[in-house]
Amino acid sequence: MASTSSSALSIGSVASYGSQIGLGTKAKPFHGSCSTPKLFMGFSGLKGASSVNCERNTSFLGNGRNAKVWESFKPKLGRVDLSTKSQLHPQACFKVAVLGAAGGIGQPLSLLIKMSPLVSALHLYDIANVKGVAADLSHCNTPAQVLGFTGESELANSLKGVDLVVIPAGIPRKPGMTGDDLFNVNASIVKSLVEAVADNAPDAFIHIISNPVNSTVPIAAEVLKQKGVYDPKKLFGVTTLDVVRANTFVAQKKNLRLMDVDVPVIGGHSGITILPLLSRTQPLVLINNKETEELTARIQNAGTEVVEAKAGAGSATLSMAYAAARFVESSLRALDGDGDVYECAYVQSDLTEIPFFASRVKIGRKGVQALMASDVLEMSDYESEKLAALKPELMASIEKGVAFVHEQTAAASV
Ligand SMILES: NC(=O)C1=CN([C@@H]2O[C@H](COP(=O)(O)OP(=O)(O)OC[C@H]3O[C@@H](n4cnc5c(N)ncnc54)[C@H](O)[C@@H]3O)[C@@H](O)[C@H]2O)C=CC1
Ligand SMILES: O=C([O-])CC(=O)C(=O)O
Repeated sequence: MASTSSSALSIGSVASYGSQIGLGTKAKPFHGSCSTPKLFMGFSGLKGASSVNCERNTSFLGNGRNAKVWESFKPKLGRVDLSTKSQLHPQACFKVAVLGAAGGIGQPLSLLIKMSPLVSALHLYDIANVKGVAADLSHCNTPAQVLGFTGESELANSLKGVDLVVIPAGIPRKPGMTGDDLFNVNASIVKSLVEAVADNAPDAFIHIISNPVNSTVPIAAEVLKQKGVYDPKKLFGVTTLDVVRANTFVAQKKNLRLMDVDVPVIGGHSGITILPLLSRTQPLVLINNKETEELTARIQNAGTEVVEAKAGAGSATLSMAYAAARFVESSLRALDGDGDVYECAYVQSDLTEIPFFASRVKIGRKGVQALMASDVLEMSDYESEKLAALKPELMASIEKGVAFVHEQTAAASV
């Protein structure tokens, strides 16, 4: 889905984020706005070093986004001239850390974040090979100052003062593996990295990319709870790639302009837990039953499509970096005070009985502001059936993640 203005989406009912929000939160006073103009959306970092030309083609969403979305910004713009050379000067002021920055996702993701005019400092952490990546990236003439941190002894420093932490650390799939096959290795990696985030950047937004996301996000939540700093509003499983894929595949199938298409994707991030809400595609388009089944299957298997095409060389990295960078940019805009930021993400949720669930969320300065209840209330019969079918698997993945942390804690105390 588009990270976009509420006025341009038929969001439907918006659930408030539930009474559990804020437990244990150490509120950090917001340090002021980057003065980013509200219309400034996303990926214009190439222009960021000097000035940002407020053209339509500056977004992650492509050349211009939905015309209706763009129109919806106009009232906010006042006298700003959209059509010509409005030179705006967003001031880079956010610090971002990427943990696993030397990897297949980490490197292109770091490049895309380096291109953001909202980022003043980019901290790259990995257990190996990161100094070269940092040296290389640091030569790009965009505002973010790049620093590399290698190995556990430098992890704490990589996290000091950061506003947002992205975690793509961990092993990827090879053909024949399921996401769950990654659990044994990646669960420990995510646990140890989130412990460090809890100790050194307890107020930061945390974006978890490492698979299996359905389990690694609950693992992160348990770790943060144990550390007494869990704020469910600030912990996100990154499911943006499912939305990016759904938008691409639907646009191709229905011969629509890519920039116009917006498909919410809910549930979780693996196999049948990925549920694209094709009936809620924007713009309104008739997708028949056969097309719905084919598109749903392709979106659910898209990760495997890439794993098989790469034939042992890993899983999606470039599209993932693109998707994660979009989610980072949306989050930074929200941190900067943009009141119209919506993305799909896998978060603590009360929309269903499943405690972690991906849906559209409104993101604000303090994290998740609201969950889009319409995503589970206004579904087609096909989608309702698929939702019922995914719940047991998603619940089992969550319970596995929670149990892992508890077992580790018990083992450590023996
Ligand atoms: N959420 C999503 O939509 C997607 C998630 N993924 C997942 O992202 C993860 C990373 O994938 P790739 O970048 O392709 O793998 P990769 O193997 O290319 O890179 C992983 C990086 O993590 C680093 N690393 C390992 N342990 C670490 C630790 N303890 N601390 C810091 N860094 C550590 C490695 O040194 C390596 O540089 C995988 O788990 C993969 O399944 C992949 C695609 C989509
Ligand atoms: O499927 C995988 O292993 C990687 C992934 O999460 C994706 O591509 O969506």
